[in-house]
Amino acid sequence: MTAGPPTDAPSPAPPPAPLLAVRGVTLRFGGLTSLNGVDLTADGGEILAVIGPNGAGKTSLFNCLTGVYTPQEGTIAFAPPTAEHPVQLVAGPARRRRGRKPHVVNRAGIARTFQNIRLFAALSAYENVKVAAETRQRTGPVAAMLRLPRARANERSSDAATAALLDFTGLRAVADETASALPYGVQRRLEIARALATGPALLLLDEPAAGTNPTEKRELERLIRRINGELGVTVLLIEHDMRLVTSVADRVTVLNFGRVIAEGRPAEVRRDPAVVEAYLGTAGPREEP
Ligand SMILES: Nc1ncnc2c1ncn2[C@@H]1O[C@H](COP(=O)(O)OP(=O)(O)OP(=O)(O)O)[C@@H](O)[C@H]1O
Repeated sequence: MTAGPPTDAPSPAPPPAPLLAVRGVTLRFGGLTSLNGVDLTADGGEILAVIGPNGAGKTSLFNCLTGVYTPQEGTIAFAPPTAEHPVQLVAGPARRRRGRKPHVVNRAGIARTFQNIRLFAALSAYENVKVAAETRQRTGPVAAMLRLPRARANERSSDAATAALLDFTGLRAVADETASALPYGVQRRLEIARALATGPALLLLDEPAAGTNPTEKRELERLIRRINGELGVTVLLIEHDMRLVTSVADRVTVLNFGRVIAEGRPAEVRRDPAVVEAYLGTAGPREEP
């Protein structure tokens, strides 16, 4: 007879669920497979980068994470520290697949920025951030119209959050400027401030350095580190600029033709023969000034 574990010994606690667990995600558009069995794990507190040549499936992956697309296969689970159980963002058998809507994903704690900036062009920087901060409030429209005490308190709290985020992202001086009038790199930072205003545990940045100049890139690097270090937000970024990726990312996942072809620390990934091969005929993973 084999002895079982002593009954009075506490059973070891199960390892904590990763913040984000993407398993076997496949996304097809008709005959085109944009993502093919993609696995990706993000632990709380990490900065992860997703790189790959054009058309590799990077933005498709973000769109699956944020409820824009529901992949035909695979699961996506998100376990923010505040949730008792992981939130199944995508789950269910093939014929009854369920994907959460973008606003539900955002409420669960995932915020994103876009490859092509999508600010409210006619609103000021302040208003852009405040609109996002207000999505965290739970007051209904009637309470807001009647200016009930709860609605007034929420308004004050949104104003305070907006001011704090504009300070954090170095945008206080341009708070009253119209978003469309701001320089490109400043607009990119404003998009990040707006995403942070929704209070995410996971921030997805889609090519945050695209179109920025070297000074703006350095500021962006610092900002990403502070978002991670000071706010405790896990960051997943798509980026072509390998200098920025190497400087900020703890780990890198490389996609090519919708498949994960390499995963590891930035320096290891750059030397990986599959990665070098994937970038053959292109300028390679770019390193910009
Ligand atoms: N809505 C869609 N309908 C049809 N095909 C799509 C759609 N979205 C993406 N694709 C295709 O899926 C593939 C992956 O595209 P995706 O935009 O995810 O790549 P990417 O790695 O983000 O590229 P880039 O670096 O150029 O932004 C491409 O072949 C693209 O044409």
